[in-house]
Amino acid sequence: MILEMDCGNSFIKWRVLDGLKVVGGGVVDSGQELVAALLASPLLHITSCRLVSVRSDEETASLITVVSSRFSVAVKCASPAKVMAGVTNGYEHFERLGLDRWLALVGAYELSRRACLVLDLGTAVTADFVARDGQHLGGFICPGLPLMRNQLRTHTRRIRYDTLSAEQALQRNTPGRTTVEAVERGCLMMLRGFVLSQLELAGDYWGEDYEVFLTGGDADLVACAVPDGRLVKDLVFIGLAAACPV
Ligand SMILES: Nc1ncnc2c1ncn2[C@@H]1O[C@H](COP(=O)(O)OP(=O)(O)O)[C@@H](O)[C@H]1O
Ligand SMILES: CC(C)(COP(=O)(O)O)[C@@H](O)C(=O)NCCC(=O)O
Ligand SMILES: [K+]
Repeated sequence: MILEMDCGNSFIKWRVLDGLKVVGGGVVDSGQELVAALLASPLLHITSCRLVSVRSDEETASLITVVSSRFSVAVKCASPAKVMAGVTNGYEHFERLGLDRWLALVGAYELSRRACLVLDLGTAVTADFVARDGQHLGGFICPGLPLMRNQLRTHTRRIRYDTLSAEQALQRNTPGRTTVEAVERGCLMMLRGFVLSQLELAGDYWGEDYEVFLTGGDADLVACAVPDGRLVKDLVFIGLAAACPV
């Protein structure tokens, strides 16, 4: 069984594949928590491992050590590439494009083989444009929902609320009548506005002839703004399989 990990700035997403079948998975804060989750699932027998990380080299190395020593497996790590699986990296310095963005757009192009717009909503929100011939045109980065709300909380005196009321506030999108509603709904509208701007730009490039992919922990929150979008939570893992075949 293959253990796959996507180490973002906030969370580690993981899953276990038995052949093509997903037999386990979850979202954890740390390598220790991942090891604990795996040990608590005796039916999962890890024989190899691959990962992508946007964390520092030190953090990534220590995660690799934790996993490889606990399960005695070699860990393959995705690395930057100029060209992969028919996609050409569009950054001036290809190695500086976030690896999660790179793998998500490689995964999207593999699924569609058409022009695509890839939106990844996590700690940061990213948009990437890939033309029909596989040329990556570049993209955009802005703060994601957790960063937006934390900036308001830490740089104002009177915006304070708890996580539970934040979740409840997002159940409707009428103008907020409490601070938590006003902030949560306001930040969500910023995200949806960002998404709509990306759709407009994609339309300018490609008319209707493109596909939109949504991924990342907060993708569900903007899915209603993209009726024809494909919500593919494991997009990075699809690219990871191309980057690190076993
Ligand atoms: N099961 C979950 N655990 C943690 N966060 C989640 C979960 N489901 C959705 N989220 C949302 O996902 C966001 C983080 O997205 P993610 O793509 O994991 O970020 P990153 O890749 O930057 O670590 C959080 O803001 C949170 O709102
Ligand atoms: C843009 C990101 C911070 C997104 O990270 P995430 O929200 O997935 O944790 C990450 O892809 C990154 O560090 N990129 C390097 C800078 C760049 O892509 O230009
Ligand atoms: K992201």
